[in-house]
Amino acid sequence: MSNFGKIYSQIERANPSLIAQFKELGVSTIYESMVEETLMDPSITPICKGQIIAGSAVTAINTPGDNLSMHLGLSLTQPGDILVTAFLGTHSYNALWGEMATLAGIGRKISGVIADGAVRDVKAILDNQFPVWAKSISSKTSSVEKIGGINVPAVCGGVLVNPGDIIVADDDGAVVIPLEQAEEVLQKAQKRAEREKEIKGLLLQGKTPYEIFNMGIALEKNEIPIINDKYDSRKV
Ligand SMILES: O=C([O-])CC(=O)C(=O)O
Ligand SMILES: [Mg+2]
Repeated sequence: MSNFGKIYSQIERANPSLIAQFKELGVSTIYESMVEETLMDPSITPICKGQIIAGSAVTAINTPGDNLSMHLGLSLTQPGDILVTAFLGTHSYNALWGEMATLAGIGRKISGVIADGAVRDVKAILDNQFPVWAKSISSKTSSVEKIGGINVPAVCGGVLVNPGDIIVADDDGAVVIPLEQAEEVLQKAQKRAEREKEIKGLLLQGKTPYEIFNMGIALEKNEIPIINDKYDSRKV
């Protein structure tokens, strides 16, 4: 059964404490703890650097050249949500987000926006330090006539986003945590963050990851010698 043109007003949201705990961890730590590969492709980058957001995905699939789905999706968000907005099929350069949408996003207290497409009014986004991740910047306008789908499964940054999935985004990119895997991923990611906290002191004392993680084993295994001498082109 096709989801094309379907509009669902409700999503299942993760427990706010679960979302808050994900926000304490960086995207790379979460990504390393994933059950499946659900990291968005690196073309999705933040407009404002230095921010981290986490929230439940409200999905809006737009038809090429049109952003009515984004506008309706934004109207269906609740505080803390992340609007995930993408195009059906090929990405077009018609802006999926801009100043008006930013001001409405602030008014609705959403956590941010991930756009698999272009955004515009960048100065207003920067002035407001509103968390927007996007594929490109383009001033090209969009029509507001058609619906691709709201709160149905969407592809954003090359990965599947189901409505209600947890999204975490920072300067490293954006990752999707399927709701049913959230507890397991969180536990693994927190363990990893704890381990990294322990070794940070050692790194600052001058130990390297090569030493701490015993990476020399790879040299031994591959019988690669370290030559205890200087490189000398006359001897080569
Ligand atoms: O027209 C749009 O949908 C995008 C935009 O420029 C705005 O939100 O200000
Ligand atoms: Mg505008």
